[in-house]
Amino acid sequence: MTQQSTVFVALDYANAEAAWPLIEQLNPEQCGLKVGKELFTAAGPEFVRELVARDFRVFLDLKFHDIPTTVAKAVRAAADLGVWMINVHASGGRRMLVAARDALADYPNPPLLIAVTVLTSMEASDLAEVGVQRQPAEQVKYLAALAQGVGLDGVVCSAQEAAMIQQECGKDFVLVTPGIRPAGAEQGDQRRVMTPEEAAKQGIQVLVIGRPITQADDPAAALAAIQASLTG
Ligand SMILES: O=c1ccn([C@@H]2O[C@H](COP(=O)(O)O)[C@@H](O)[C@H]2O)c(=O)[nH]1
Repeated sequence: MTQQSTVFVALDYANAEAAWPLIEQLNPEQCGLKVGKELFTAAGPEFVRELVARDFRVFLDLKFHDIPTTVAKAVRAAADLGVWMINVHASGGRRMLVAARDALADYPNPPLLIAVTVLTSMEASDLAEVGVQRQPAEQVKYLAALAQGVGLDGVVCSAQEAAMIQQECGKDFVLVTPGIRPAGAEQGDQRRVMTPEEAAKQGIQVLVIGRPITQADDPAAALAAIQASLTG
């Protein structure tokens, strides 16, 4: 059976005050919230704790990428906030991924630990410029195998790679896909994109959607329309 997709709204706002009007209109049973670098840097851990206290599943998207010891400590600090999911960059390497995994070993209810493969804003020419000659899909497959081998729960990739990763890693491996764009929406800096309807048909567990919601005239209505399209 195809898994149901949950929309996580990327709260890419400058500060908590800017984010609250949308959050106040959301139901924690219907969507999750993603807090990324901009909002976390501005609003801090207290803001995240408040979202958790309101029963939202929070994806703390800080994409840790550092030496193993530093990442392990950051992972524990993030887990202590009670969030539902955290992430690290797979390209930090095996020892970093193992350190991140081991950092959560003694948590009774650890957050999901996910590895970023190839950012959805990147295409082949971007990879080549940083010395990676593989096509994005090949590099995603390579890094997903590394992450799964280490025992992580899933990966961030684009929806375009979902079917391939499901085949390689199985359907229980959690896929988190940004780069979701309703038909006609601006692509912006994203390069590997897919519509919410197509992504949901593939049984992707987490659809991350930011600007098509947050920059709409009525963000709550934009989210509702996207969610209706997933089941339609
Ligand atoms: O590969 C990645 C990893 C993370 N993101 C994050 O997702 C959202 C996408 O926002 P949109 O406005 O829908 O483009 C954003 O917070 C990114 O930091 C990603 O896009 N790609």
